[in-house]
Amino acid sequence: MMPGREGLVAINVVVGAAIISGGRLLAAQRAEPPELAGGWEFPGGKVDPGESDEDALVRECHEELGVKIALDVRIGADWPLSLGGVLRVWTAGITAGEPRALEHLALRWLGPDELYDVEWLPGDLPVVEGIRPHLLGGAGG
Ligand SMILES: Nc1nc2c([nH]c(=O)n2[C@H]2C[C@H](O)[C@@H](COP(=O)(O)OP(=O)(O)OP(=O)(O)O)O2)c(=O)[nH]1
Repeated sequence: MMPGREGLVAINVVVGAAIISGGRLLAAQRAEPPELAGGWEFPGGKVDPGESDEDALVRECHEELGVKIALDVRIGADWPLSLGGVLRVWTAGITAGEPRALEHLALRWLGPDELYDVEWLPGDLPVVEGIRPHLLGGAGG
């Protein structure tokens, strides 16, 4: 190990997109692993080594949903995940395509009164409230 680097710990960064269209938020239901399957999340995933958070999020949304997105604003800072690591979330709009559940069990568009109608992964719950102000008049809204 390089001198002086002993205290550094690599943080596992997961990025998530709060995709908004027509005043509604896109939620995606996880298919795996078994302990998370059925829970709802923001489309996204782990940032690859050497990749920026933003590039990772655009890449993941293309892989998972088949859409192109443009990021808008960051919601909060680093949201801690119980499994370790942090979740970083941006609002986003769709610039091309129609979302399909290519890797998820299902997709749902949630209006302002439906934000808690799905069972969010525990780490996502505090983030959801921060998205509400962006639903009306926000990205793609
Ligand atoms: N994508 C996403 N993952 C979340 C959210 N909330 C949350 O706790 N997670 C957790 C679930 C997973 O443990 C981890 C993300 O892993 P992932 O499996 O989606 O990452 P990935 O697409 O890069 O897949 P892999 O390379 O590990 O197979 O973060 C969320 O809103 N979106």
